[in-house]
Amino acid sequence: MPGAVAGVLARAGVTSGSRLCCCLSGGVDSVVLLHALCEARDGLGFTLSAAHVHHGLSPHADDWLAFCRDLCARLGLPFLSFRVAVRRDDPQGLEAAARAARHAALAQVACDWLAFGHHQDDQAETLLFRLFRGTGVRGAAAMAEMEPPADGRAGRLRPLLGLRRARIAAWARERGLAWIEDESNADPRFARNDIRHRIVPAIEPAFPAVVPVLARAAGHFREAGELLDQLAALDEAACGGTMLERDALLRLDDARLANLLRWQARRHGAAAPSRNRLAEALRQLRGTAAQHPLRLSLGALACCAYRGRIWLEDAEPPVPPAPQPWCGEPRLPWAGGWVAFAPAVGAGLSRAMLERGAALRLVPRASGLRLRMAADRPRRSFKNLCQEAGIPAWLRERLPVLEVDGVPAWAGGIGCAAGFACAPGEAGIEPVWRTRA
Ligand SMILES: Nc1ncnc2c1ncn2[C@@H]1O[C@H](COP(=O)(O)OP(=O)(O)OP(=O)(O)O)[C@@H](O)[C@H]1O
Repeated sequence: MPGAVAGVLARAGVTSGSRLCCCLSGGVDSVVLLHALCEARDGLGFTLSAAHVHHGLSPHADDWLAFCRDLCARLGLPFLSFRVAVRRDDPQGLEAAARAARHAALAQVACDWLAFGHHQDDQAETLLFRLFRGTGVRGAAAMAEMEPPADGRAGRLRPLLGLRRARIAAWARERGLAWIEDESNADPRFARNDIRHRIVPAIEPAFPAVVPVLARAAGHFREAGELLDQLAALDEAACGGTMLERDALLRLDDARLANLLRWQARRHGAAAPSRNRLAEALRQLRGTAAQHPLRLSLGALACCAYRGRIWLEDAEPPVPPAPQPWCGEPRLPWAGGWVAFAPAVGAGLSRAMLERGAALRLVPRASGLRLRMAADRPRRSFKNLCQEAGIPAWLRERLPVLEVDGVPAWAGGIGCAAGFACAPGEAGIEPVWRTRA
């Protein structure tokens, strides 16, 4: 057991400087994990602590916390505990709500790796559970043995994932270890328990290796998912990056296009959009004329199409940003996107006019904004200019305006005001507005 655990730690690159925290429920799996980690620590020299989450759901929750604290005191390990509040009527279900609260609490531990006691039977049960609920390839990958640290978040290790539940329990008995039994593990109202106690045992007589076979299948799904991610990254690059070029994107077939949008959604930190919503979005993207702007709901995200680009953004449109001075930076962030200022000749804003200004700043458009686009033409209203330029209502609130000493000189998607426009051959600055970073 400690050998298998040490192997996983070595593969993850755990060294003497690493800080590990064992997520300790007090059940047999995490108690075994804790002991195996103690032994591995003697060899590898990493720092080890343990953390327990008190959900307040079981009448025994205080005893479990006390058990975990005592165990760590006996092993001489630093111990952390968290009390979380879980609503019994949570719409996502009690089990899922407890899990979400637990993971949020454990995420607060200052460490490099959180170690969990999941084993091979958990893996098989997770895969079946997800398949029964119609999961896709990514969900069918179930749990990874290692999820590296990312974005300041601790990594996750599951050092027992290759081992059967019975072997772990046997090891605990041989060592004379004590652990607690969570009565909810026997409650058939939880779908996972039903899979564990009724469904897997019913399959085993016909397929004795069902558990390791399912765990292996999860590994195949994981590989397939990784390949799909690689394909999405290649497709994104071929379509010009995050803001996808419409023509190139729509040349992809539906499955590949949906794969790319799902991948972008995950990278955006959102849940993958549902199959139906994606299918509807693709239908509209393909069925709408290229110049027609679109903003389609994909749940937490919106899929936007405008001027030859297609991109995902938060469904809640960005609030108009506060004015910000422009002091010659090549690019300023703006409402989830940016405004870049590129040197030009005979195009964009006159550099000389800009240099004459004392205060240059990017501002959201003010109500009543009017611009004179040509010297011999009257000033025109913002609404009028937006209509003419085909700027949809959902983009207008975040449209950037460059002001020179309080006078609008340029408006994103519309162009330069006549008094600031560059003459032929003159040095200029061409602002470019991108709606997404
Ligand atoms: N109350 C808890 N406090 C700390 N760690 C816990 C607690 N409950 C579970 N864990 C950790 O999570 C592992 C898996 O526990 P369990 O199988 O009960 O959870 P799960 O809901 O199936 O998994 P997951 O939380 O990863 O979705 C345990 O071995 C342990 O490492």
